[in-house]
Amino acid sequence: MELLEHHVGCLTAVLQRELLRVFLLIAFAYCVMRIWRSCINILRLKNWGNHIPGPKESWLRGNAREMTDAGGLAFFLTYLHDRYGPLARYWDGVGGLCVSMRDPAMLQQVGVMKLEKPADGLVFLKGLLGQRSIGYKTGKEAKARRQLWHAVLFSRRFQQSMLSSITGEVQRITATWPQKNGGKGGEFQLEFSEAARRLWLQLNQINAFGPHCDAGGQPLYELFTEAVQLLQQLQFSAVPLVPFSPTWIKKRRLLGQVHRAVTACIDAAMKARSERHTVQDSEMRVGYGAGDLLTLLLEAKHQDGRPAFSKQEVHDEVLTLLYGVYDNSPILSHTMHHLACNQELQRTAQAEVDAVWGSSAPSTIEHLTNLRFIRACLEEGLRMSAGSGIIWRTLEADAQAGGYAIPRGATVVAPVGCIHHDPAHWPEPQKFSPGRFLEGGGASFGPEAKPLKHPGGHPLAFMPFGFGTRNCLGQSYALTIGALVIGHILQHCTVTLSGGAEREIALKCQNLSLEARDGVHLTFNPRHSKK
Ligand code: HEM
Repeated sequence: MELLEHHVGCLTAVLQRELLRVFLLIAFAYCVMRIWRSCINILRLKNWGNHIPGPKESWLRGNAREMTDAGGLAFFLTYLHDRYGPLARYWDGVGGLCVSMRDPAMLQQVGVMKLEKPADGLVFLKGLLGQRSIGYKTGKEAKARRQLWHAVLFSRRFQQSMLSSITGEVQRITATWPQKNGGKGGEFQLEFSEAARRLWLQLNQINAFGPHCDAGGQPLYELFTEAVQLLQQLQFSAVPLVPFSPTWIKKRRLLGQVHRAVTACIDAAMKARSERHTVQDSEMRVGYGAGDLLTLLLEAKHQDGRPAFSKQEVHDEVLTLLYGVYDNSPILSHTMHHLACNQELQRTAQAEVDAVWGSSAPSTIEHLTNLRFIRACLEEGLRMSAGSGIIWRTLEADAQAGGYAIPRGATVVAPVGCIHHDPAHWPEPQKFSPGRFLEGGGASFGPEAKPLKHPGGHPLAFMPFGFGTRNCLGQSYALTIGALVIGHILQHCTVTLSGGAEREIALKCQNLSLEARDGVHLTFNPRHSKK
């Protein structure tokens, strides 16, 4: 018996050793195969990419130095196209072939409208944005998720709740501007880009969570902004992040705080939902239990009645939403700047608000959608300077564009700023002209004005919100909030450039979007001729 046990013991030990050996061998072979495939892929991209016009690159860092010298990716793309024509390539690190196309027709040739896979642009947000969010999903799953999002964002309940909760908030916040800036009921001056950023983030946080969300006394959007900024710094830092270093600890602490705060908001919303019927109707108009996005996501259902999102998915979606609105407040500040420079256009916008709202605050969603001239001003502001600087897609099959072969796996880049300033689509591109977005060149305003289907004469000539299957889910919502804020300001004030402020906004690249380098300095005069 003992002998048998001894033999079984030996056999087991031998088996374990052999199994471990086989396992290690397979793991080793897998790693070698992965490295081999990556090398082959890099060589293939290098081989194809070198036929496309573009600057010389360094083997390890690609064209990173040129990007830094240009002041950021958006500016680098302008240089690239000025120098190498409408189709040009650059390298993002080792073998990261990026092919930028300034001509919308070329983007169509490679079928960008159907390309779904975003490039790795959001990798630096790993740990902050949840892996289950819409931003990372593709295929059927992404389609179903987008439909749910649309149902939530376009629901009457969300729109009505948004209108009632944020109209009051816009009134409250804008009423504090004169006191903070030396004007007591009269004229006052304001650096508007920072004021607009705070207002935009506050309003979007209310729409996302209702009014009661904070992270231990600090508004969640501030904490989130701090976390994104740290991750950005780390992304461009030359020194790798050392585990347990002070920055590493700071990163962990910040990300932990954000996740805990979001979880706390979700828990509070879930608790409020379960107590819903005990809450008075008047208390439900704003906040949890009303139509904020968080509540609607928690309540969303599949057709068969199953909850559409798990708690973790709601968590991830809410973070994507916070990122979606994080750095696009220039839609407000740049549009206001252009209206301050163009008094005649501002008078048309004021006439529109007076006609659509009269002297009261907007009370129906049509009061916002009917501000067609102001919406055209917001779109023109996005075209000129406030839009995202760049959009990427990964090419899933070999393709041809502009006479060049582009290999599968390459990143197709849409240089949004360059396309928005191409005189072939936008005559006098430096001129602020909202009429470009309306039939008849903007001769009418209000409900009579008709938006053009393809401003710039091509479906891809205007793309501040991206394109195709992955375009921005919040575009209509962003324009609605933009119209509410600009409408409210113009209903009460006439805005001019502050003395000494430049007519041209000097831009700087901030993350993927463009911001005013020296701020937007405006003077606000109360309107006495209001109806
Ligand atoms: C002026 C305001 C905004 C601008 C300029 C903007 C711009 C963009 C752009 C350029 C993209 C990438 C599209 C693409 O790759 O084709 C995007 C995606 C997205 N945006 Fe916005 N956005 C704005 C406001 C918002 C708002 C208010 C929300 C929230 C409701 C939002 C939610 C999203 C989401 C969820 C995505 C990811 C969609 C996906 O990957 O399928 N955005 N946005």
